[in-house]
Amino acid sequence: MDAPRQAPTAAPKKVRAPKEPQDEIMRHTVQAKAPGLDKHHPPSPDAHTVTVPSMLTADDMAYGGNMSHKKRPSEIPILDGQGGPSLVEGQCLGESSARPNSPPPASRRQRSQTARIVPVQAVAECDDPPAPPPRRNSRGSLTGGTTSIQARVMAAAAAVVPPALGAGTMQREQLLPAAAGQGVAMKVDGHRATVTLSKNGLSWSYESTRCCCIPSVHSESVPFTEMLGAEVLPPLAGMWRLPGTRLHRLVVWTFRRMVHSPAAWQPRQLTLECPSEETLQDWLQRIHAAVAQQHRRPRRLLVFVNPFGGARRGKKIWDTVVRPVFDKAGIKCTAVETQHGGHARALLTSMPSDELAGYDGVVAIGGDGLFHEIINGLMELRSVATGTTLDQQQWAELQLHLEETAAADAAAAAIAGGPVAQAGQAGGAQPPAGSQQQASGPLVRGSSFGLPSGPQHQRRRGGHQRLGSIAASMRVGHIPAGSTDAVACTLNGTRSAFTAAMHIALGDACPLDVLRVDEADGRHAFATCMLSYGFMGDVMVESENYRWLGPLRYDVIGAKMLAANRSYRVRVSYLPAQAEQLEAAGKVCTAGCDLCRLGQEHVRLQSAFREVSSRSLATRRSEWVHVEGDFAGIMLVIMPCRSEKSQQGVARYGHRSDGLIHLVMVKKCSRLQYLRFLLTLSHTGLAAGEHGFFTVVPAVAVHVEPVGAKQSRWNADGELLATNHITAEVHRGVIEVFARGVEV
Ligand SMILES: Nc1ncnc2c1ncn2[C@@H]1O[C@H](COP(=O)(O)OP(=O)(O)OP(=O)(O)O)[C@@H](O)[C@H]1O
Repeated sequence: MDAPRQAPTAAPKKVRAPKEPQDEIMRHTVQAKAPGLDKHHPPSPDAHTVTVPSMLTADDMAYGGNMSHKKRPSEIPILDGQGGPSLVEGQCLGESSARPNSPPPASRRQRSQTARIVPVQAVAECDDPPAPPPRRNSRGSLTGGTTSIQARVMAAAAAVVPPALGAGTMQREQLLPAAAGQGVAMKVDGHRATVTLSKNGLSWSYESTRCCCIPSVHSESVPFTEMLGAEVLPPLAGMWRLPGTRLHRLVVWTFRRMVHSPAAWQPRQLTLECPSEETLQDWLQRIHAAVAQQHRRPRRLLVFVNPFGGARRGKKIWDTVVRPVFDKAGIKCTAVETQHGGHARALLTSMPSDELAGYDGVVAIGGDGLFHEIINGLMELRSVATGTTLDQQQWAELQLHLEETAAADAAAAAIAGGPVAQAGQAGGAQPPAGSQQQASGPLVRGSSFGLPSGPQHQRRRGGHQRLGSIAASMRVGHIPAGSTDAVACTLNGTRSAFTAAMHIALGDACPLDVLRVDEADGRHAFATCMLSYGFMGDVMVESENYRWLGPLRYDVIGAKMLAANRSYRVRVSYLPAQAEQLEAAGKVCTAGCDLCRLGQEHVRLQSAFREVSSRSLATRRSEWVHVEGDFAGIMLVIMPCRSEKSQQGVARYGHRSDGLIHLVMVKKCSRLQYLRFLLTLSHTGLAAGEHGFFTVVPAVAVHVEPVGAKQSRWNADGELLATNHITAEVHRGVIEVFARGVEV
């Protein structure tokens, strides 16, 4: 088959420099001189400072905000006007009207982290053979057009020293043209380049010249794992493009990492231009096939949108950011606009098992409250099936046991002449003398608390087994559209809705710890961020009356509560973490965190949810530590809880899945001391240990009983609990979320 007459770009003799801002080239050249010294890839995770950029900007408008969906409000899969909880099928990929827009102009700051520069010296030494004419392979693709730039690239690629990028490094390495073989001359985002489609993805190299004298070769790559999808577009028409000289276009939907905040991704519409439509169609098929092989990507999602969360941008974020991303990834969605608090939870728990089984995951577009609702709905289904909550009898036994051991501890301390564990000795991670003896008391020996074997649970279990295991296999995603968005900040390191949507569409998965809270009145709740009593509870109670202030309400009411300087008398009992659980103490949780990967073992195992309980409450009943006193605040922190207000996290060394509760006890103190505590929490985060008037203890279970008439309220992930007398126990990695941790 003859090569088409118009294929002049296949073997350019002279490569024109891409039009880039000069300072951009300078920056990258400097970067190339010191490979591995990129400050965004520090060698040790201990040195990491995880910051949460405030990002909910125009960049969040995925792939251009003027998507055609905006013009079709009738298709937005939101509730019907009747107010009933109808589920409406979302319109998804394949809609003929979903045409891509022209690529947004790359801003000066937007550079992919995969871009590499090879100093000119490495390039200049290679031989530059005369370029043979391009020819076609059996599939009709243009090949063999070894250009001068390609020869340079081949030699130069070997000289590239890759930075330590973690798990993705090898994959990107294999994408370099030198490793992948022959490339095809194309235009990539308007730059002439040699492009290769290897088994791992796309890679390309192009030459640029700075000030007419310092040429350098750039290499970039996009692995299939980072592609949403692709589409071939007809050539751009126009009187300056004569028929036959027009270039066909292949658009690849992906993202780029920002150099200064790699966790916050930006939409990227990669455009490859080439005169041969066959080549592009062939590549399109190969990209589709490779993307389809990513088996962890979701195919159907149930999406809840809270229209009143945060600045009331939930619906807009769904329309302009999330839906375009899901469309490009070919994900079918059922979107529900919540009508009232508790709506999402009620829908989940009342859904027939066959319907729930049709989804690969549930997504919350809202604040932490909506995410909390979804977790509670799923965990309720699981706990009913397994009976992993304390029933009334078990609660009574635990209560009796704790009262007896606390009294014995106090008596033993009095005999030994030591101080009784009161507020002020709150930090002792070691059980006080005497607690071991109490372990063998007859009442304790017969106790069954923590063992989910009650007849009530047995009865319930039969009918709910299937629902429980479906709920256990459900992944949960959070698209930030609330006031605090600590979940998204902790999981993704950013409040960018686009980034969160990409993590979901790419099928990222990591385990998350869940705190099970049993209340004295027989209710149960689940939390993933933080449970707080005292100051934070009071702020929550008050700020609900000031919702009209938006996110500002927390600051205003926080100042009011600081001035009030309240304290509450409580009895805290806790099971301290065991030595082997503290191995990773002092390590910041980031993407690829080893400790959290261990938590992965528990994910999807419905039995894991049950086992944890019996392991800690029932088998370690001799190890409870008791503290009683006046406290300004008690906090049970489960994950790092990063947010714009606490960029290092409330628990600096907390993890997504370490199986620990970071129990924070702040004694009654002066306003100034409490302000100091809040500043520590906000600036550096809290670390385990005694800190004068406050203590942080790693624990696995905590029991708190208010003593006295004056009481605060428990705030569980921003929602108020009905009762103040609680037992909380952490379940390691029992929920899987659409995330990979904070990329640094
Ligand atoms: N349509 C609705 N009307 C009123 N309340 C709702 C509605 N949908 C959900 N809710 C409830 O609103 C509460 C707060 O929602 P959400 O957490 O999404 O926003 P936020 O409180 O502003 O953000 P954050 O929790 O991050 O501070 C949740 O308890 C949720 O159950």
